[in-house]
Amino acid sequence: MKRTIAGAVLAGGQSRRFGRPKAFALHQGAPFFTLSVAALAPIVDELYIISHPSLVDEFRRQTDIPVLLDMERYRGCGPLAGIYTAMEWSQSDWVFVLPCDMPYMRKEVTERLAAYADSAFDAIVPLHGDRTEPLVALYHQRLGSVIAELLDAGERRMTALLDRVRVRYVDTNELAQEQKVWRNVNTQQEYES
Ligand SMILES: Nc1nc2c(ncn2[C@@H]2O[C@H](COP(=O)(O)OP(=O)(O)OP(=O)(O)O)[C@@H](O)[C@H]2O)c(=O)[nH]1
Ligand SMILES: [Mg+2]
Repeated sequence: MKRTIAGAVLAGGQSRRFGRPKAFALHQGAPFFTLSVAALAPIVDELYIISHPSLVDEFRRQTDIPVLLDMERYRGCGPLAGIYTAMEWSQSDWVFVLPCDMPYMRKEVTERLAAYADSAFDAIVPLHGDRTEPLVALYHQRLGSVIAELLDAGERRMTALLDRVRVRYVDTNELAQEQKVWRNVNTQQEYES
């Protein structure tokens, strides 16, 4: 049976370092979140934006893609909370997450990563050298309960999840020629450069 994938664009952060909501910052005229959407939409079976109540009205003005809110219990708890929300909502086998602040990410890269989805693993995660990219990754639906346990214990680090589950690491050289696709924007200075 063919595996199914839910795409989840994580956009529920506070953009504290950036100073205004990153999801709506423009890159060559396109809002950041639309670039993540474009990199995921062609390769997934369903797609959601996972955000925060303060951003919902602006998303609804800018897109028809469904916007899910992190459940109150885990609101503000970071990307793990967003992944959990997508798992709660969707029936798909996998959740493929992307952050809303990687304007160079492309469909060719997500497509290659998705090809590694193998249910003998719980997570499919890019690796360059000793650095992982846990926010450009696939997580199996079965991890919902593990993530809830971590969040209930006050644990927010993606690495805490990766340490506990079976991860298939994929060398980024297998995924993209240019390292630029992994660039993410946290500050105004990074945005301007
Ligand atoms: N759904 C959801 N997404 C989140 C949450 N926290 C962060 N994210 C998203 O995860 C991605 C990476 O987070 P960061 O780069 O730290 O972004 P941020 O938290 O908005 O920015 P800072 O406030 O400067 O840390 C971004 O796409 C965020 O929107 C959360 O609690 N829920
Ligand atoms: Mg943050």
